[in-house]
Amino acid sequence: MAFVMAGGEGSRLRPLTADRCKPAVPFGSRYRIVDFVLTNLVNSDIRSIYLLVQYKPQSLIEHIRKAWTVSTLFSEQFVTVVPPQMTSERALFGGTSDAVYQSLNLMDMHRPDLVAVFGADHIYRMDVQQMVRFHRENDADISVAALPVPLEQASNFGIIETDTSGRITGFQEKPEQARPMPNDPQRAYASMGNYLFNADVLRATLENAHKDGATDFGHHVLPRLSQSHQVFAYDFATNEVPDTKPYEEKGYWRDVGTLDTYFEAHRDMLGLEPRFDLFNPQWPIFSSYYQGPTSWVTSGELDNVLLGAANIIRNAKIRNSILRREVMVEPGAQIEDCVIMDYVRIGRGAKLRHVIVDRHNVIPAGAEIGFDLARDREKYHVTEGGLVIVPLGDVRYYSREERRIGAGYSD
Ligand SMILES: Nc1ncnc2c1ncn2[C@@H]1O[C@H](COP(=O)(O)OP(=O)(O)O[C@H]2O[C@H](CO)[C@@H](O)[C@H](O)[C@H]2O)[C@@H](O)[C@H]1O
Repeated sequence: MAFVMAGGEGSRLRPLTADRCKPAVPFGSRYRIVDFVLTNLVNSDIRSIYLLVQYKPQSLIEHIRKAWTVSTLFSEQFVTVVPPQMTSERALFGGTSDAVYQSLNLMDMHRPDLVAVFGADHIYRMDVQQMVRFHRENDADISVAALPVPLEQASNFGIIETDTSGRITGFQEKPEQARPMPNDPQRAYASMGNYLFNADVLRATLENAHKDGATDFGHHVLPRLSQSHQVFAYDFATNEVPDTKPYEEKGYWRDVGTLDTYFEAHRDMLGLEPRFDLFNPQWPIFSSYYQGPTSWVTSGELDNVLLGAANIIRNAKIRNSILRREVMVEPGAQIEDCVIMDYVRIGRGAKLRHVIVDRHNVIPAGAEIGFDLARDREKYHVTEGGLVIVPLGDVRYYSREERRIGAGYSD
């Protein structure tokens, strides 16, 4: 069974996380960030999944209901959202290990020998059974999935030191000065925030942690465990997902922690030979079952564009961009290097460059966004990298009827 920790606030993704938690943030042409970890678990035959939520969970709950409701025929196959149980005297989850502590009773029903405790914030493919095999072969108590990261980014991660057998001898959460890997002075070995625990070790560890007031895996639990238990680093670079293309980045994994890295990860899906190719029938990425029609392009120029469903594009120019579903682009609009989320209408002649438009927005005719950042800053959020974010709009601005009327193609 698995606990997926999906309560993250994702404060550096604001305003995309102003109304939803990070795992619920839309990603790519039809996914939410959480779909990647859930897909990895389900494709790896780990299908009893509890999703632990905390910060602004409603959008995530709706998504799980629509996308991850599994047939009642298979009672051991489920994705269930678990709110804080308030079994401890703390009102809500204090941190990641406290979140799992509060749900330990769920293990009693399943009696697993091994429990996956995974984060929900990352874009990647992973065959978790290969990590399970590694864990068993090493007779580990705990395994931590790990990969090298550039030294200058190491302060964002839990940094691992191992001996030659892969056993973790030191763990420091987000150190200011991380030690590089012994054979690579430019990189440090980072935890991916995905753990396998022997069930009895997980229970005893979290009960002890709770007594001591420890609430977080990275800050409190793992540094101690690496001194007292057999904790192994599972090298993610060895993980093989079937049908990965030769042009894809080997071991692709992104912590889409900031708006700029989130946007970069979208670029990784574009092009003829994308770094991360979403088309892999051997490892389908699951998301909501949307029953609308396919997209409709009346005319215009499209170059390197990923289109979700039910978009209507009328005589517009779109380059290097991703449009999710039910987007309407009116004549004369120009869109370059953008992510346009669901239920957005781009008015006549509007020009957008290097912009993320969150759901339910109407961009007025003739608007220009992404060309004069000083002016954009007055209305929108602009990142250090010059990316403009148009925050979540109001669903009432743009009703279903209006969308249909706007679809008339007389012009
Ligand atoms: N109270 C709560 N209840 C439920 N879920 C919660 C939660 N608080 C956070 N989460 C979720 O837990 C996961 C870990 O999030 P954190 O913010 O605790 O750690 P961070 O991602 O910074 O580092 C972690 O992940 C990086 C890899 O990105 C590792 O290097 C590092 O050691 C590790 O601590 C995320 O999926 C998040 O959504």
